[in-house]
Amino acid sequence: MHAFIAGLPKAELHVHHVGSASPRIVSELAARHPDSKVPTDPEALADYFTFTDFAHFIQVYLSVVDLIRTPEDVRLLTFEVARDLARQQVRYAELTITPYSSTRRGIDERAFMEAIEDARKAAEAEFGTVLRWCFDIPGEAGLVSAEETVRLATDDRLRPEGLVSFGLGGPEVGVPRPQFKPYFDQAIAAGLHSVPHAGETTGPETVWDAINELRAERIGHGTSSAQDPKLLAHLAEHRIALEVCPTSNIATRAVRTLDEHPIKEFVAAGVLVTVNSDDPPMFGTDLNTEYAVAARLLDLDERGLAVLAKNAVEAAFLDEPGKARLAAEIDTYTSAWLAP
Ligand SMILES: O=C(O)c1cccc(C(=O)CC[C@H]2O[C@@H](n3cnc4c(=O)[nH]cnc43)[C@H](O)[C@@H]2O)c1
Ligand SMILES: [Zn+2]
Repeated sequence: MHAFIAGLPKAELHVHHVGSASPRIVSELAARHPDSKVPTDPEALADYFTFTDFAHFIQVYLSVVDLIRTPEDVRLLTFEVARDLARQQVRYAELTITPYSSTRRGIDERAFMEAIEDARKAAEAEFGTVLRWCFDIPGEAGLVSAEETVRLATDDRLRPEGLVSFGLGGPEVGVPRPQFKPYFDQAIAAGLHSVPHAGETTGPETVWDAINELRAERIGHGTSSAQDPKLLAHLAEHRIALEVCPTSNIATRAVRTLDEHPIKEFVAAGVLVTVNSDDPPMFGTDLNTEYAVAARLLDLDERGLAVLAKNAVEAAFLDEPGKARLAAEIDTYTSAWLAP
């Protein structure tokens, strides 16, 4: 099963830019900025990436954000993340980027956009992996961060070609979703898809807010949706996909154990479930591992895993010919694997 997953062509829809910095990338960035408190030795880093709760996770996350100080750091991170995705046969990835965190730390906004775009094009040429961006508001940083994020996402002189969606991340407790409605309205009017995190660390009412106020087309996590049968039915009926990240939910203590993860309930309710890695090195995982976890929790064989991979293609903000090509590649791979 592991070998099947390793070779399976995949799409990753919920993975954070900075949260994808592997020990290899962290070491390279830390060597450039030796005053950083982020450890570079992989064992110490694994310890550093052990979280007591969600707030602790965000604190550590921001210390890694502090390692990215120049456009060249941004380019290196983006290109190397693409390399790590390509090694897992990820053909298409929507990377969640928080431009506000970088521009407020002094990186020039135009140089930031050029760095991610340059890395995107180079990665597609070298690895064949197609990258697209989701710009997210770090909600806890307040409405100023929302204002700035939507400006960076919609100003024609800045907006990068690879940008497809608009998100909302960070802690949910004390950060009500409805206050971000005007910014999502503006992003949607500019042609971006709405993909807020919701129901990761708060209840199903946050997911309803994401749908009703922010017009979410997919939900980041949505874990607590399982507590509300009407919500599950709504998600299923409207094909609003959940971006499920099982290991992340354990690492941030949003869910107690993998066996208690509600992914099975989502599938039983007919919700379009996609499996994703969120902040893979920080959670000691990668997309292949998340597929293996899902296979165990959902009791999937190879055909079931191929369906999961095709769910991500269906939910992706990729054009129809691109979707058809990737879905066909998944089918061809699976048939060849199962052929006698
Ligand atoms: O950049 C700042 O200065 C800043 C100030 C206050 C608050 C924040 C944040 O809350 C940043 C949060 C950061 O976390 C990212 N992220 C990564 N994984 C997850 C997740 O599973 N759930 C929610 N957020 C996540 C998110 O993209 C933000 O960039 C920043
Ligand atoms: Zn996330």
